[in-house]
Amino acid sequence: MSAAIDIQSVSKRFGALQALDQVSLTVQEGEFFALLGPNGAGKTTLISILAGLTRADSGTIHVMGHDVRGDYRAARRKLGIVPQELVFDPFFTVRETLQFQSGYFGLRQNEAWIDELLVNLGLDSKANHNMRSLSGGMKRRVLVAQALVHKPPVIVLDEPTAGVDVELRQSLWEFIQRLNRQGHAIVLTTHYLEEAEALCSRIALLKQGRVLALEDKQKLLSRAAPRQVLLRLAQPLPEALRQRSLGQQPDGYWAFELNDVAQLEPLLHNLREAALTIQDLSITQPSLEQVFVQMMQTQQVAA
Ligand SMILES: Nc1ncnc2c1ncn2[C@@H]1O[C@H](COP(=O)(O)OP(=O)(O)OP(=O)(O)O)[C@@H](O)[C@H]1O
Repeated sequence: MSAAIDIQSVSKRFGALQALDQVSLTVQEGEFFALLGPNGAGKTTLISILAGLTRADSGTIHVMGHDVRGDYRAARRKLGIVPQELVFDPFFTVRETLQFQSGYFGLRQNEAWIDELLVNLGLDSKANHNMRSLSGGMKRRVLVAQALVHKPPVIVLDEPTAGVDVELRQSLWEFIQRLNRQGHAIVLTTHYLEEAEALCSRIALLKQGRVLALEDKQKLLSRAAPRQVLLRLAQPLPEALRQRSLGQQPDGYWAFELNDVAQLEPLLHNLREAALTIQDLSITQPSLEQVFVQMMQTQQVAA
């Protein structure tokens, strides 16, 4: 079985700037993958090379086994890309835009799927409106529909929810998740890390054109920061337990590190021995945002 996307040792330089430096990563068929990194990390450059819009200086990219340079047309047919920038022809209606895009892929009888896209993306009432009359959020919906007209097995979304309202985000993610369940591989770049955390199963972190981490989401979350137990107590915490604590939060809760769930029982035992009453308890997971910030600061490069 060929990978959905296979990126091997891709480098790209713009003048003195090394935008991508030996980037390698593989996205499997049906996977929901996040490509994350701060501004200027190289995400859009990598997507442009994937789409055949920019040439890599070295390295190779295959989409469903097709080389994006040597076998461009076949690779492009397998790929649906939602670009970051809103580029469209202002004189076409929404439906015409989608019909035109279908024609580009040689699809003539595509009305049923176009209708389905219009309904699922909340565009049906705008089908006959000119593109120039749409709001920014509506234009972004059309970009998503445009990327999907040829039912590509691999879908790449470059910051699809930048500047769009909560309603579109939710309906967009429901639709994309449905496509993912049907077997489409999804690659998402976003600065909304909670979205990546909720949706993706594997994550690549890019910084200055290099892959800092490429890992299963859960592994990445647990590797970078341990969980914490937060306790609100009816009595003051005795000195011996204070020393084991990570400290008291502004809301009065005491925080304890929890590297392993087996550490919980001894902690509760010590609290009982000290005759302390627990008023409230919660266990916090490190968020992807905390992990992201931590990794960006430490600059580790994945092996
Ligand atoms: N055509 C170009 N000419 C010169 N420099 C470029 C060009 N395209 C991108 N760059 C530079 O390459 C680097 C990577 O840019 P890229 O847009 O790929 O980053 P990004 O990770 O997508 O950032 P963002 O999150 O801001 O979208 C940046 O420093 C950018 O200024």
